Amino acid sequence: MPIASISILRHRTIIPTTTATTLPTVAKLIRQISTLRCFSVAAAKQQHNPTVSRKSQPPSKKLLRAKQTVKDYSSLAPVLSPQDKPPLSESKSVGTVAAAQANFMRVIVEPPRSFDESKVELLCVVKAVLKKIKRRVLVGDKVLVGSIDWVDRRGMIENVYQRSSEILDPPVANVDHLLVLFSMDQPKLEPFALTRFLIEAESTGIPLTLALNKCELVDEEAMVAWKSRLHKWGYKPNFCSVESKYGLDSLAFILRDQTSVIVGPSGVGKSSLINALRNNHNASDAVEGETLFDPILGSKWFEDQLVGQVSTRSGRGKHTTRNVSLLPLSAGGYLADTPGFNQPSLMKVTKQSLAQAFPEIRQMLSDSEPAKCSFNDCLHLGEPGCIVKADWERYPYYFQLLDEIRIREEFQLRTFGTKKEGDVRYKMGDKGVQQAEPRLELKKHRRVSRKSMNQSLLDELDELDDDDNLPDEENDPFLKAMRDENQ
Ligand SMILES: Nc1nc2c(ncn2[C@@H]2O[C@H](COP(=O)(O)OP(=O)(O)OP(=O)(O)O)[C@@H](O)[C@H]2O)c(=O)[nH]1
Ligand SMILES: [Zn+2]
Repeated sequence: MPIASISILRHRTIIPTTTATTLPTVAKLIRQISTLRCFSVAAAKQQHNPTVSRKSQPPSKKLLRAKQTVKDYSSLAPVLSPQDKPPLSESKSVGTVAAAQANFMRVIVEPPRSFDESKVELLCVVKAVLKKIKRRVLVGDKVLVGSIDWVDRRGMIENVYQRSSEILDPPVANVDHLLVLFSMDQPKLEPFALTRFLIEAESTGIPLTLALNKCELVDEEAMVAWKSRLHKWGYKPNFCSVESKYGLDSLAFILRDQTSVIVGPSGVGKSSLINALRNNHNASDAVEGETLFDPILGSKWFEDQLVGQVSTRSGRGKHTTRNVSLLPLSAGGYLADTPGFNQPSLMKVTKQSLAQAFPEIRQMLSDSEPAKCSFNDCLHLGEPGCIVKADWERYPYYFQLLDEIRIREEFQLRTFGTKKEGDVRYKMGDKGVQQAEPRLELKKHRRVSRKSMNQSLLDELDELDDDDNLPDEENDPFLKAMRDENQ
């Protein structure tokens, strides 16, 4: 299963893009990323929130109980395969997680057949058993919802379907497509910045579309010139203008029936485009006035995105602390905005994988006979026998990025002892669901005393122990409220 990652820095840190990238800059970058990732894990741990502590129990008993718990639970909730069609009663349905807020998930589900309605929004909690077996539910996940109260619009996520893909930042599951958006002007289209975004997007392995907004600000000649330039890079740009509505129908057509994430620098018009596509009733398949789903009264998460609110004081985009949401488009499909940022980190791109992220190099390699360089692991630096020649526009960019990645890898190797350290690792979870998790501790700090190791083990078991002794309803304020209401 392809698991991909776009690492997006939520900072406006500008890494020098010349070969003079300095080590302190790389160190700072790595520190920031580690902090961000550690922070998210800390936040996830907090959600666990056991209500009663049972520290007085002897450890051996706890260990036994915890073992049983894990064993029972993994068999209790096997991941659903895409073909699975669990029997659906009136109180069960299948849907897509569209937004996550604290412990609640907003899920858009198919209503029962007796309802003559479009899809319905439900406010859901995640069943405690899924938390226990550490199966994270992400925005974009296809989920089985049970205990549905169709009147109060509530339900409980009982299980998750296997993911086709997963990106880490923003954390979204089942992303089918990336929309890389730049503007022709304001801010001006800059080839190296565009290359960085394209490389980051290419490195996920998820198909991408390149769109160039604000095309009403430039003349025909500039568009023709960029079109032919990008064609040589291996891309077919979609010119558009939210202002004049040019090109919006074809974008709506490309985006329909898939889940896309929009990426691009601050100010290019991502939020404006999302709003336009969501309200674009001229789009081929959209019906005038059609509701996309039946929202819960007072729900605000799917409302129009804020436009153009970049703080002049801090220079930061307005999305720095916002939760990711999948916004339904009027012509079908979902689109997730990403926080305003200017500099993809390229943290997941390695020296070896960089070449594959350039369509020009992919083309040269596939044209060759046999379909590879004369050297194994060739970095295509112009050695005799290397089939990657220097006669293409972005070759200097390839060099420049390779150098940046080399410096980062060497730094990581020196500091942490391994290239991947401080990064993200993938764990094969229950029934083949791969889960990404940040490495919390760096190797050199890993030697913890036996005493503290035992303590942390006990703390973990305590967590299991605690909610093990409590029925799910007791743990969930939401379910408690549901139960109280029914009494
Ligand atoms: N001239 C022109 N301006 C546009 C167009 N589309 C968006 N804008 C303007 O560009 C500015 C930035 O738009 P946003 O939609 O906030 O850009 P963004 O990419 O979401 O920015 P961040 O959230 O910071 O990442 C706003 O003032 C928009 O009105 C367009 O097609 N033409
Ligand atoms: Zn080569």
